[in-house]
Amino acid sequence: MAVKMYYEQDANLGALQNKTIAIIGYGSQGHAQAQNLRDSGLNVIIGLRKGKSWDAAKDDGFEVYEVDEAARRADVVQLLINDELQAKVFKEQIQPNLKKGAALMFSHGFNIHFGQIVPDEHTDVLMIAPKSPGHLVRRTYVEGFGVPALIAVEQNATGQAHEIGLAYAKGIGSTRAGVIETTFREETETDLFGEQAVLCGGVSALVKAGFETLIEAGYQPEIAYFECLHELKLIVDLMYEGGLARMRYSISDTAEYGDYVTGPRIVTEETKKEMKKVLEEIQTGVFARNFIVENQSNRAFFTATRRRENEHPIEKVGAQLREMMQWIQK
Ligand SMILES: NC(=O)C1=CN([C@@H]2O[C@H](COP(=O)(O)OP(=O)(O)OC[C@H]3O[C@@H](n4cnc5c(N)ncnc54)[C@H](OP(=O)(O)O)[C@@H]3O)[C@@H](O)[C@H]2O)C=CC1
Ligand SMILES: CC[C@](O)(C(C)=O)C(=O)O
Ligand SMILES: [Mg+2]
Ligand SMILES: [Mg+2]
Repeated sequence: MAVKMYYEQDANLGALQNKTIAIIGYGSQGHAQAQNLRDSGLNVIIGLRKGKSWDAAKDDGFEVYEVDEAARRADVVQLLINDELQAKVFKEQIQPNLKKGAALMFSHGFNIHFGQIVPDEHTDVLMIAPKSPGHLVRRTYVEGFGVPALIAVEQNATGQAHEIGLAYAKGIGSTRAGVIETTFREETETDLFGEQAVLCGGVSALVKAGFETLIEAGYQPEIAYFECLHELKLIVDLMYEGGLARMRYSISDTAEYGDYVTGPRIVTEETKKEMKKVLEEIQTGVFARNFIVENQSNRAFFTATRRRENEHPIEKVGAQLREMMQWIQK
């Protein structure tokens, strides 16, 4: 099936022009989407609890309300709080206050796909999922571009859900880059797989294993940091600009030969077999169940692992080296 893509000319901001959009949460995605929508001329309010994000949203000039009040005032509610907190906040503060025919939006399908949130029949349920960390959603918009996004409609109660989604995507800058049609299921399963197996879990494990191999062999940690972590960005930038071929064109023939002979010895058939298991655990809901239970039991594993990972020698040497890299935005 051919992929369905949408660009600037396919989206009409008018679908949101006389509506109030409540962004719930003002973290990585929340601050970026809210500021982009406002700069696109739309009417945005923020729903939060009192605290760090509340103060930040106020400082940025937004009207900020408790979540229930924001939901009451809104025609469109975009839920951008942590996935593991969304179901409780939705049930207690949003669902009882949502207008009939309002649109409930997400940037990740976890809670709808795994049945943690079940909206009323008269609510539009849709997703605009930027394929980028929040801070780049904002930075690229300000630079006059945008990041690609996915659109999915789970429930089209008003008949307007798709139009609202495209207008929202235009408001955050994503129709400048392209918006791909998908489903909640496809976005949820591929997003979880990508971040676990490749982008976050896979890359972190690869970087650490390379770093540890070099320092255990007696090389200086500073050199190991540059070779296994720092240069990764430079290599990934080339892949981003022109795929694997552009990266291989730019590196030396020595590196390219090493890539071909050594890469498959590191990521082996065994690794791919494990990737398939990881995907199956995502598809069957095993990962989702474990994550939900972990959160219900106060995150013992999560907290201990985060602390241990932060103490890894690569983080210590990296912090010292980055102090000298004035070009890195803090
Ligand atoms: N991070 C990213 O770049 C991406 C995230 N997504 C999705 O976007 C959504 C948001 O993730 P992300 O931006 O990372 O979230 P963050 O962790 O960066 O921010 C969460 C925000 O929610 C607020 N919050 C938490 N609990 C409550 C509550 N009970 N009531 C009101 N506000 C609350 C926090 O405020 P406080 O300061 O008070 O804690 C904070 O502003 C998730 O669905 C995620 O999967 C999708 C694509 C990429
Ligand atoms: C890659 C991690 C991500 O899926 C993202 C930035 O897209 C996330 O959940 O933060
Ligand atoms: Mg993602
Ligand atoms: Mg994700």
